[in-house]
Amino acid sequence: MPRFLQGWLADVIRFSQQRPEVYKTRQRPIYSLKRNIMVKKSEGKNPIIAEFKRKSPSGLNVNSDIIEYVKFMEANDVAGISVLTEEKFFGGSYTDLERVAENVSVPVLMKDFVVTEKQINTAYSLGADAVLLIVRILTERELISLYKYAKSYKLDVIVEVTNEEEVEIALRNNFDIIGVNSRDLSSLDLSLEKAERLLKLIPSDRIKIAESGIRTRDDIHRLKNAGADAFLIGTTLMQDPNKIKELI
Ligand SMILES: O=C(O)c1ccccc1NCC(=O)[C@H](O)[C@H](O)COP(=O)(O)O
Repeated sequence: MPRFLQGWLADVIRFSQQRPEVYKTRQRPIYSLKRNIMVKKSEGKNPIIAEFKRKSPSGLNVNSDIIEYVKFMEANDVAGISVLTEEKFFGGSYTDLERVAENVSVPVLMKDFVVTEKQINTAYSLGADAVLLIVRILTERELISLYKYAKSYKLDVIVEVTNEEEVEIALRNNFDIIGVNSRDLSSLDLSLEKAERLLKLIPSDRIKIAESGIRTRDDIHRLKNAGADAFLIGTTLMQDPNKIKELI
């Protein structure tokens, strides 16, 4: 873990490091998120990854039925489903991941603060098709090692960046899927302008996913013009699932 992390981020990493591994025999084929994004794009749709999260440090607090939500999103042709499995700050669980993977046939992202191989073992065995690695919370050596580890399971890996320096790390390591987060993980400030700036730095041979703060078709349009291939949307869809129909 990088030494400069403080406050809630340091706490979330400590909890993540201590998380027990869950092992089960995987019951599901691997669905490629990367391929599905390209398919939806070629069909002229906005490739959306719909996220299920009950609560968040930025103030979300909703109580929806997880299976109803993910089945509704699948029926509305999303490119994938993201399940927030972090417990303390987001109210998620590995059980949520397992239940979602059992109930949909689209790619499923385990969205968490992944800092150990045990978390990747759990993601794979419970049926996730992709994991997220956050550059901000890992040293470069840890990032490369966890990336290779996840790839050894044939999982897709979204490498998340929030500033220019992190984009540089993602590019020099040739990571193929890069998530650009509009939210600053410490201050929680959202800036689509920053996301547009960072997206433009990433060559078009990478899959670029715009994450956080997306509310309208105009937001998608802006981010798409800056080079985004796909859009990860949580809060807006949790507050009003029907919005998927106008965003897709
Ligand atoms: O959601 C938060 O408040 C949050 C705060 C700090 C670090 C991460 C956070 N969320 C994780 C995510 O990356 C988002 O859940 C995801 O991009 C969707 O964002 P949104 O559509 O804004 O809910």
